[in-house]
Amino acid sequence: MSLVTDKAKTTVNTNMVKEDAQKVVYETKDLNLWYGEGHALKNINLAINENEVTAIIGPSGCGKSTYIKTLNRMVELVPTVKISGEILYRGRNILEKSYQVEDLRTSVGMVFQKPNPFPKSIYDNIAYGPKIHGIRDKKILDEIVEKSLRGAAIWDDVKDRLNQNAYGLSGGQQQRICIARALAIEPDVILMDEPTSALDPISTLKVEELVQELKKDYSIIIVTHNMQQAARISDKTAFFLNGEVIEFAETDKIFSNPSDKRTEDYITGRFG
Ligand SMILES: Nc1ncnc2c1ncn2[C@@H]1O[C@H](COP(=O)(O)OP(=O)(O)OP(=O)(O)O)[C@@H](O)[C@H]1O
Repeated sequence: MSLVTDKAKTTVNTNMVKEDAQKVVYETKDLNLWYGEGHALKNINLAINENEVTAIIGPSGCGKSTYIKTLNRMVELVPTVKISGEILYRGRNILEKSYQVEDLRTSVGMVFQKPNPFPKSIYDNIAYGPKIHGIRDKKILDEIVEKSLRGAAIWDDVKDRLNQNAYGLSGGQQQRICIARALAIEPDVILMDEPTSALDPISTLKVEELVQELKKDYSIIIVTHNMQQAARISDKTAFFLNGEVIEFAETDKIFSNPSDKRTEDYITGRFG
């Protein structure tokens, strides 16, 4: 089955980026979202490719977090939320009633703004997800823990203290534990909501390098306030403003030759 949709092959509106061969992992079509009366997302049309880093940028309150939380349906936890449109994940509309949210959660991992390890050992933080999915064999769990910690570039820091509480690690290390925890379920996509905003510059750099490394195996969507970060690590960038996507393009283009004056004003610091 080809996962490349017709929409992905041709530019159909200003929010779509022309693609030839790359597979689309997520496609949002005319996505609207309201918190009560508040219209937080307006006609979002975006196609997100696999094995790329897609950055979501824009001023505070423009809908970045809301958008990323629609992709794993976490936003539904807010009781006043109403959604219309479609979110196709690997070609299936995840907003359909028949779509099991549990299936989505096994394919889509999420890393949050503040590192949020469980108050458990480093080992148990990583083994938690696989155990929930029924893996009990200690040898297999050991392998998953090592592979995930290596994948998150934190193995060497923690291999001699796997039984210590994850709270004893630095903020940057904790965030990499959270990334390892996301990797342990072998996701297809990793959503990151400002994953470095609570980190110091060195830890930020490590997480940025890691994101670049991870895109070989995963598709990554990252919300960031930090435009330099988006420019450094992403392949595509979507600029959100007041709940709309103003421009979605190759990151180089967004930062060197944006099509929309509002994008230019934002990236040059004239507002936001
Ligand atoms: N749980 C909620 N209930 C009601 N309104 C909400 C809720 N969460 C977000 N909003 C509103 O939706 C809009 C978009 O918020 P969102 O958090 O998605 O923006 P953001 O771009 O991620 O902002 P920031 O960069 O400050 O995190 C804002 O007007 C916000 O006040």
